[in-house]
Formats: sequence, C-alpha cells, structure tokens
Amino acid sequence: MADNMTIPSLRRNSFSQSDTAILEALVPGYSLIYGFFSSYLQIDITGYLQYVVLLAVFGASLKYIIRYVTNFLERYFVSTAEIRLDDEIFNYFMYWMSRQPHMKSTNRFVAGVKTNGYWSENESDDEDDEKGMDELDEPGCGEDEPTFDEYWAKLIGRDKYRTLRYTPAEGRHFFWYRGRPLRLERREQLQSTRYILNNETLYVSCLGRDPSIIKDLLNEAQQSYVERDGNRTVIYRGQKLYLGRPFQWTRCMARAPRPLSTVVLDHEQKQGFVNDIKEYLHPRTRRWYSNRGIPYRRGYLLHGPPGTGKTSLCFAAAGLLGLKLFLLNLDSKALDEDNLSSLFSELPRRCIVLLEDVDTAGVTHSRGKTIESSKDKDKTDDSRGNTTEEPEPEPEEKKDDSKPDGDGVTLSALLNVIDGVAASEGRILVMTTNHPEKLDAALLRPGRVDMTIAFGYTTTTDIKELFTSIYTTMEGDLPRIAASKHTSNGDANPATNGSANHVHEKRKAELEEKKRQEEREQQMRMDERHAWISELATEFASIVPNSEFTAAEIQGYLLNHKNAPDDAIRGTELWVRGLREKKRSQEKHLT
Ligand SMILES: Nc1ncnc2c1ncn2[C@@H]1O[C@H](COP(=O)(O)OP(=O)(O)OP(=O)(O)O)[C@@H](O)[C@H]1O
Repeated sequence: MADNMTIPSLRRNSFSQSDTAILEALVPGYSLIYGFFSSYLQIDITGYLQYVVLLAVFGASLKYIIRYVTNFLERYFVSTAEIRLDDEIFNYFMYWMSRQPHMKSTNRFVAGVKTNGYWSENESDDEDDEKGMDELDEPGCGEDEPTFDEYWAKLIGRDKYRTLRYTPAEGRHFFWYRGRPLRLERREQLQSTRYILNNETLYVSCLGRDPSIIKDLLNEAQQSYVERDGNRTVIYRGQKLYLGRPFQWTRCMARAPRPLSTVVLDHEQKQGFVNDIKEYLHPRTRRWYSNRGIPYRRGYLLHGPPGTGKTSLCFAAAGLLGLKLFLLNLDSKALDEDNLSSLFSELPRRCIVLLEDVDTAGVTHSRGKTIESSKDKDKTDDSRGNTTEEPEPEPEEKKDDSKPDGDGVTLSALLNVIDGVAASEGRILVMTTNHPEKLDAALLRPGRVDMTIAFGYTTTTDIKELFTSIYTTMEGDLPRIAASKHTSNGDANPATNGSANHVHEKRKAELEEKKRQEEREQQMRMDERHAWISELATEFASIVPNSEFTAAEIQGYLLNHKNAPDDAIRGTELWVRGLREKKRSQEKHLT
C-alpha cells in the first residue's frame, strides 16, 4: 500500500520537477512563485498554467493587434498629409496655426517670438510688429503731436515686448477646422549627428478617405502667409544652414519693391531690360521656344564698377514683375556641382536668379588671353548706352573647365546648370560682375547671356535725376496724421438728438472742407518744391563732374543732407575735392 502510495507521488514529483525546470527556463522565478503558492496558499498553480500562458501570449500580442488595427484604420479610414521641415509649407502651416484661437487654450505648446523655423531663419514675424507702428502717432511739430523723444520712448518700449507666438508642441493635438475634427502630430526625427538640429515632420489627419478638408486648410494657410507679403519682393538666398545638410533656398526677407524710376540709368537701357523680360515671360514666347525646340531660358549680364546700380536694377525688375528673387553667391567653398544643380532644380518656374559678382567665384578663365589692358577696361566702365543683344563672342577654345584651387563651383558646373541638358527652364538668370573681361567666353555666349547691360559712372543727366529722386517729396513722405485726426475727432462724439445731429453734420462738412483746403495747400507746396528741387538739381549736376563718380557715392553724400538740399549744394565743391583726393590716394595705394 505504502509502495502504491509512493510510486504516483514520486512520479508526480519527477514530472513536476522537469516541468518546473522547463518553466523556470521560460519564466525566471517560476519555482519561487510555485513554492509560494503551494506552501502558503495550498494551490497547485500548474493546473492554471495554460490560462496564465494564454493570458501572457494575449498580453504580448495585444500590442501588435492594436498596432495592426490602428494601421488598418489609419490606412483605410483616415487621410493624412505629411509636411516636411525643409519645405516652405511648414512655415505656412505654423504661421496659420499660431494665429488660431485654439492655440490659446492648448496646454502643450512651443512658445517663441517667431513661428518660422528652418525656412525663414533670418526673418522673424517682425512684419506683424511693423504693422503696429501705424498705431503710434508720428513725431511732428504740432501741439497734439508727440516729440521725437516721446515717440521713440514709446517705440523702444514696445519693441522690448515682441509678440509671443504659440505653436503646438511635439506629440498629438486635436482641433476643429470648419466643423471637422483634425489631428496634428508633430514628430521629431531622430538624427545620428548632433549638427542636424530641429529636424521634424508634421502630420495633419482627418477622418475619412477624402483629404479635401486638409487641402483646404493648407490652401488657407498658404494664402494667409502669402497675403502677409503683399506686393513685397520676397528674397531667397542659397545657403547651407546646418553642417551635413545640402544647400537650400532659404527665405531671408520680403522687402518693399523698389520703383524702377529710382534706378538711375539710361532710359532705353532700363526699359529695354524690363521689356525684354516681359517679352520672355509672355506665354506666346514660351510656345515659340517650345515649337522650335529651343530651350526656354534667358540670361543677362550686368557689368560695371561697384555701386552703379546692377543689383538695384535687378531688384526693381523683380518688384515690378512680382517675381521672387533668388540670390546665390558662387564664391562659397562649400558649394559644389551637386549642390548647385540641386539648387537650380528647386527653382520655381518663374523667378529671377541673381548670381552676384560671378568673377569672384572659381569660374573665371585661367587660360588664354590675359586680362585686357587698362585702356579696354576704362572703355568698358565708361560705356553707357551700350545695351547689346549679344555680347562680343570670344573664341570658345579659351574655355577652361579645370577645377579651381580648393573646392567650390567650377566653370563646367556653372555652364551645366545654366544650359546643360538637365538645366531648368523658365527662370531668368542675371549675373553681375565688376570685371566682365575676366569672364570666360563660354559663359558669355548667346543662350547663356542674351543681353548685356553696361553700368558706368554717372553722367550729368544721371546726377540730376539722382538728386531729384532723393529730394522729391513722395507720397509716403507726407505726414499722414493731420487730416485723419480731425475727421476722427469729429466722429468721436456722435450726436444723440436731432439738433445735435445737425451741428455734427455741419462740423463734419467744415472739417472735410478744411481737409480739402489742406490738401490743396499741400499740393501747391509740393509743386513749388518740385520746381525748387529741379533748379537745385541742375546746379548740383553742374558742380559734380561728369562720368567720374558712381551713383552710390553721390547717393551717400546726398543722404548726409537728407533734409537740406540747399546745404548739400553748398558743400558739393568741398565734397568733390575730398572724394577725388581719396580716390587718388586709393589708386596710389593699389599701384
Ligand atoms: N544707378 C543707380 N540708381 C539709383 N541708385 C543707385 C544706382 N547705383 C547705385 N545706387 C545706390 O547705391 C547703392 C548700391 O547699389 P547696387 O548694390 O545696386 O550697386 P551694384 O552695382 O550692384 O554694386 P556691386 O557691384 O558692389 O554689387 C544702393 O543703395 C543704390 O540705391
């Protein structure tokens, strides 16, 4: 009997031991748990083992099941837009988001004085702050008007407190847009290098397979961002923001357009340049090019001494035609052929690309003819009214494709992006240089440079024009408060009964008459001033020597007498002597 009793218990024991050993290997600490339950609670947990295992398997797979179901739902029942940091739409969206009322109540947000990160590194939301300047009364001489010191104290006080902007923090956020719930996820991308900062992606999602609500939102965001620019000229610069990143077009600012009339240049040259661009942009021209299989590109070379208006003309043309301006300095050692071609491939269809001072980059020829004699150079500098449809061709064999010392852009790389097989079409390329004679003939050949404009020292006519454009009263120069103040005072006390209403109407009519009178007087003063400035301009132009100074030099002098043109005339002779002296000593220093 004892034997009968011992054998099964031994069997069970030996079974339990091997069972426990296996379970111990699978679940560390199993024997302890088993011991605890059997000794203290008299429970043999091996009977429940299958349930425990099932529960564990279910727990482990639950994560995957949830992920699978979520992925399935996201895939078939949710629409998502991905917005990457290196695209301008990132800024559109963030700008829009920061102005939404729900951003005031969110509890997880990024606070900053600007909403734009990567794309507008140099541009803050100051434009909005600038708008607020209109609310400050300008300093003036009237009794009600603040003095400059009072105005300045207010302005500086206000500038200390920049408007804080809030954008959603990393993670998920839910918000309503046009009655629909949307989800925004801001996700930071993990990077292996610490130099790549601030790399993130946004995901905007909506329920349903139709993403039109997201597209509407993004369109609205773009519209509000673009409207902020108004008619200003938006300038982008090709640069490398972080180590390890390729060159990118970075929006750096939006500036008020420069009127073409403020660029002093021979009228025909100026108009010829603008008309040529207009003709090129005409849809008929595009068709004409494509019908004949000619690559649709146009290039301009603006050359002349520093400070003669090359950049200004380009900027004015961009403003006039509402084109974006893309600036690139070829002199950067970090810029190589790949970067250059990827920059050109990212250009929008209609824009102006400005390559400034092309002669300073490694694209000048190092073989063939040496630099022309100084006689030739002088001829180039002085050649005004020398707009040509095609530059003088030089022999092609002068072309030198060799890489310059060190890194940087080679001539062949530049030629490839300008009109290689893969070169972008539709853009306007403007190159500026102080030394056209240093440029390789291959760079100047028609197709790459289709029009050349020579800028030179100011002629007597230019000097007169420059003087007039600086001192002529323009619309924005006039004090803007006088009339509006009177009107707003009149409106401030609306009448409450019939007779008071009549008095109010009478007062309003008087104020309007007064305003018209003021405007007439202002116009008369302006006409008188125009005539006076015109006389002074003739006098100034008779003192300043013809074709000796640049427009920048003359502008620099006149700006010192911004509010006193007669003072400028009195000091002109002395200034001319001083500048001549300075130039002579600089020349001596160079030789
Ligand atoms: N022809 C001009 N008409 C009006 N302003 C001019 C002219 N030339 C120069 N200026 C003034 O001089 C300054 C410099 O002009 P700008 O940058 O256009 O010269 P640039 O020829 O491009 O010089 P650089 O060769 O050094 O780049 C600007 O403030 C501009 O207003």
